[in-house]
Amino acid sequence: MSAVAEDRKAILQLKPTVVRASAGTGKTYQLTARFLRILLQGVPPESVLATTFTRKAAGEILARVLEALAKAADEKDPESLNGLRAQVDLPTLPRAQCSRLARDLVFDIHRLKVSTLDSLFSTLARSLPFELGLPAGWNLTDEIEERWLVESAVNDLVASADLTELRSLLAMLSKGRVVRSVSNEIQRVVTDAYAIQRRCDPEVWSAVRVPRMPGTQNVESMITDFRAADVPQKSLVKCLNKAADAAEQSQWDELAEETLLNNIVKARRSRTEVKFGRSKFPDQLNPSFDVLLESVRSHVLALLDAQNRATGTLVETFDQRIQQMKAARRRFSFDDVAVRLADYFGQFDSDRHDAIGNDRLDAPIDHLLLDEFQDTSPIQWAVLRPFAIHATSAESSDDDETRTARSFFCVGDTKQAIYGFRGGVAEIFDSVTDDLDGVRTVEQNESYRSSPVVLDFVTDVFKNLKASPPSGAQRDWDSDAFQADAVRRFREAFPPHVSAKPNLKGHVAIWAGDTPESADANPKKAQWKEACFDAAARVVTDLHLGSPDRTIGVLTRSRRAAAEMMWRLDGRGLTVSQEGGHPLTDSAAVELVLSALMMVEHPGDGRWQFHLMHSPLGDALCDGVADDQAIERIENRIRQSWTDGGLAETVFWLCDQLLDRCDASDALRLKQLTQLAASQAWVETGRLSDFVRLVREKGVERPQAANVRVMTVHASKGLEFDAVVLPDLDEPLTRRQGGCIADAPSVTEPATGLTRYVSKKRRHFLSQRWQAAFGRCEAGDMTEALCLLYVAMTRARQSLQLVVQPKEKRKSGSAKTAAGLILDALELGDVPASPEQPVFEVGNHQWWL
Ligand SMILES: Nc1ncnc2c1ncn2[C@@H]1O[C@H](COP(=O)(O)OP(=O)(O)OP(=O)(O)O)[C@@H](O)[C@H]1O
Repeated sequence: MSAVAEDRKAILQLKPTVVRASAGTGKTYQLTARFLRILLQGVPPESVLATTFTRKAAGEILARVLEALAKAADEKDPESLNGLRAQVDLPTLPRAQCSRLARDLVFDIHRLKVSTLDSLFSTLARSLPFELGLPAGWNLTDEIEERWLVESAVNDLVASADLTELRSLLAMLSKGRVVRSVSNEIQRVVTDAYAIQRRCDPEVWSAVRVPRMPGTQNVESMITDFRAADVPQKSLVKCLNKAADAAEQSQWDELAEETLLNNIVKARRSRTEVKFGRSKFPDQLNPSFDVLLESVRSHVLALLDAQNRATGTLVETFDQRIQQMKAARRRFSFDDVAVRLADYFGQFDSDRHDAIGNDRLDAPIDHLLLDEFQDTSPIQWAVLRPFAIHATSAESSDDDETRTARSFFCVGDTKQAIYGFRGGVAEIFDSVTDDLDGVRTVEQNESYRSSPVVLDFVTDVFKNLKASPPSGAQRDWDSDAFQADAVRRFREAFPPHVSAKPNLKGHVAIWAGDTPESADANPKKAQWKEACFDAAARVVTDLHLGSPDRTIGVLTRSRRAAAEMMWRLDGRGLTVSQEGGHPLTDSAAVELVLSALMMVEHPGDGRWQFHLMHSPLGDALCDGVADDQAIERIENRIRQSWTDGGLAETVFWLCDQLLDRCDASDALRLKQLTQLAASQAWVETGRLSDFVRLVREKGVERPQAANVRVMTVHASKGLEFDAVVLPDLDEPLTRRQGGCIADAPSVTEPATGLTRYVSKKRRHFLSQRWQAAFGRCEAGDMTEALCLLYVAMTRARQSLQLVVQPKEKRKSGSAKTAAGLILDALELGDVPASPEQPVFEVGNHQWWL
């Protein structure tokens, strides 16, 4: 038996297994197979739990399970029964067993536990309300309500704080910078730091050590030395005098980013000769320079320490405030619930873990199946771990082919870890096999999705990634070196991908956008981007015209780029479905309803009145009598409806006035508006303008069957398309410029130190511990950027079309964009503008024939 077949057999024999598999190799397929196999062995469905991250993915698993059984039960479809037998490796599986199970499941669908982590956690929390300190009748907030609660808590904090105290706190937070809006600044700091600080000791913010300031005498003699220095270069004399002046007035912060200081520090660290310009820096000045460096270091770190402590205090105060607010409203976020669960489970030894979670569910979870495990956060793992321990404990370790007692299965791909911003830590995947007993790891790199041409190209790019600086020139304080290391590690760990479909045709092409027409000689960044979007729209149109029945995924890094592409494709007359959700205000009819609501909220504001009264809704509401009192009558009617029937009823009534006056597209958005009003009961407590704001912010998908689909790469996770077009590869790979950096003993443990971001120019003042923490963080950003590129490229079954900006004589090896990485890997130095012809091409461009 081949190794792959053996692995598959082990999976179906329900041995505790971790599957680490590349894109398209059938992780979801195998998870479904295992789920079916467990059920077909007669295990009660309520003791099997499959979890994943999105409702879409959970729905997909559930649909695949039910569909496989229903098809196998159909006497007219012998192929499906054979397919299921092969999938679950039960060659004599009787049809009657499939129909019995299908029928039982359909009648008792609630017994099937296929759930998102969020909904699992909410079920668990509902069964442990006292233990978690949750008030009776509590409910979950959504993303937008959460944002509003943060805003209210910050405003409340600002309103009730002692202003002098708050100002001095802010002065520390912003290092003396003038802050335009106190609330905005606090909100920014809190958003950066809250999630990361939640499970830490408050002391974490005092982990930056501040060295002592050199004594006054030393500083004075350094100043004298600099002034009296006998050096030939005039520019150095000027520079030393400037440093002496700044030191005399204790303007250390101004010296912190001085090139002289930076160059000397860098040269010392890399043990090269310290230079000023082209000449050697005079040795006799070194002792004085040490005093200068120590003075600036002490000042910079003292400021950072104060900023960190102020952040800690602010976040703690904010935490108290928002938790009080949430307790009063009895509304909590998924994060609040997950943190409480993790803290609760964390109190028990692993021996007792077995019992805690399972005690409170309607049936113990004996079979655990975890999907997309690379995106799990430490808090989520802390909650899942007791279940994993139960599922892998004693009863599952016997080597019995017919085991049914307990089982553990976990699938993922660390190359697809793209949810770091949501707390996902791919390294947890690596630690599972050490953490749990008797778990075997299976690796798979044979794709059932993509053609050999696509997979060879993907392998070519990732196996030839160039990293700069090269490993020999590693400089441990330099963030570029950490990022280069991340690129090297990705390249070295990247397994060559093979296709299970050797005869499937494929095509890969790289297109260069046009050189933008510009009044000045150097077109702006935005113009280069637009030229790429135009080229991508052309590529999509040609593909669609050539193969109208094939699916095309246009995948972008940002929602904004998705909207740009959508607009261009619409303009070319293509039917396109945009996924990921856009606010309902893309419909003029919805805007009218919002104006009607705003008119009641702000009776004196003529804008809303004008908009409404020059529209079909105004006509409908004034019953054809547009006299001077019409506005007042309409306002009264809306207000009355709101007072008597509430928001949902008012919105429904307003929408109803418009329905037969608009087209199908607006009618759909109006219907979605009434659903939103009915589902968001919490806005009832506020003002009409709160609901209007919700409508303007909340993304609502516009479902539309179309073969061309535009979405972000994040939204495309788990999906596949015949052709994939990538239009924004020239965006920077990483762009961290702020936030908080954590130092933790391991990926699963809470941080032992936290600090605010320090710019690259000042980073050398930090201790090695903190430089390494910053480096790890930036390396993580780079790995995630590579994962994003990998996910995007591997959605393609047959055709992959990449659009890049043209550039002559690209410098190889220091790419900061995905386009640069790809072109470097393929050793394409010159990329001339060539809108009609690809600059690189492999495979058959008529792959669909
Ligand atoms: N053993 C198999 N035999 C036949 N087809 C398979 C097999 N495994 C997977 N497939 C098919 O290959 C495609 C990719 O499978 P699946 O979506 O399960 O991959 P995945 O590993 O979850 O992908 P990704 O990690 O990219 O989300 C699907 O169309 C699936 O039906």
